[in-house]
Amino acid sequence: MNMMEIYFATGNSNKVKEAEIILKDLKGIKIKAINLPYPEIQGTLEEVSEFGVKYLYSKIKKPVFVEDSGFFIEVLKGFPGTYSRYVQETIGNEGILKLMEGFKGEERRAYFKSVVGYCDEDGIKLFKGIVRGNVSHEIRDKGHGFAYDSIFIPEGENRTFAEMTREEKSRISHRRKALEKFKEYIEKKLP
Ligand SMILES: O=P(O)(O)OP(=O)(O)OP(=O)(O)OC[C@H]1O[C@@H](n2cnc3c(O)ncnc32)[C@H](O)[C@@H]1O
Ligand SMILES: [Mg+2]
Repeated sequence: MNMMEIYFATGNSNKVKEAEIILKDLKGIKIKAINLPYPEIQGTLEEVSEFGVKYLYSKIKKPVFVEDSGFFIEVLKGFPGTYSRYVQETIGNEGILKLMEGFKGEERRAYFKSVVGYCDEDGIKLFKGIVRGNVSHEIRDKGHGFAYDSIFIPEGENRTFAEMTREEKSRISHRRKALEKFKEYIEKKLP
C-alpha cells in the first residue's frame, strides 16, 4: 500500500522525537519532519497554529501540521504561556522558580498545552491536549526532557517530566493527547 506523506513543520527536535514515539503505530502514513519556518503571530496557541499551518499549506500544497505549545502557571495568570520559548531562553527555569518563591501546594498548579494545527485540501483542523500538574520547588532531571520538563511534576506523579524517560512522559503529555486526536482523525480519512 502506498504511504500517505504528512509533513510536521517544526524547528524543535525534541518535539519531533516525541511525535515519533506517539505516532509510531500510525498505519499507512509517513510523518516527515521539516524545519520550514513560518511566521509565529502574537496570539493564542490556537491562533498561532491556525495561521502557521495555513501559511505553510499555501506554500507547499501538501498535507502538513504544526504544533504550538506552552507552559502555563495559574498563579502567574498563565505566564509564560505563548511566550514560553522566549522566557525559557531568557530567565529559564531558575527565573521561573524565583518567581514562584513563597507559593506552595495548590498555588504551584501549572499545565502544558499543545495545539496541533493540520491542513490538507479539506481545510484546517486543530487538535488540543493539556496535562496538568505542579511546578516543582527545585530543578530535577535525570538528563531527559527539555525546557520546562525539569520543573514540572504531572498530577499523580512525584517525578518531574525530566526525571521520566521520553517514553514515560509521552504516555501522558499534552503532545500525546493532541497527537492522539490527530491520529484518530487522519486514520479515518485514509481510503
Ligand atoms: O515552534 P517550533 O519550531 O515547533 O518549536 P518551538 O520550540 O519554538 O515551540 P513553540 O513555539 O511551540 O514553543 C513552545 C515552548 O514551550 C516549551 N515547551 C513546549 N512543550 C514542552 C514540553 O513538552 N516540555 C517542556 N517545555 C515545553 C518550550 O520552551 C518550547 O520552546
Ligand atoms: Mg516556536
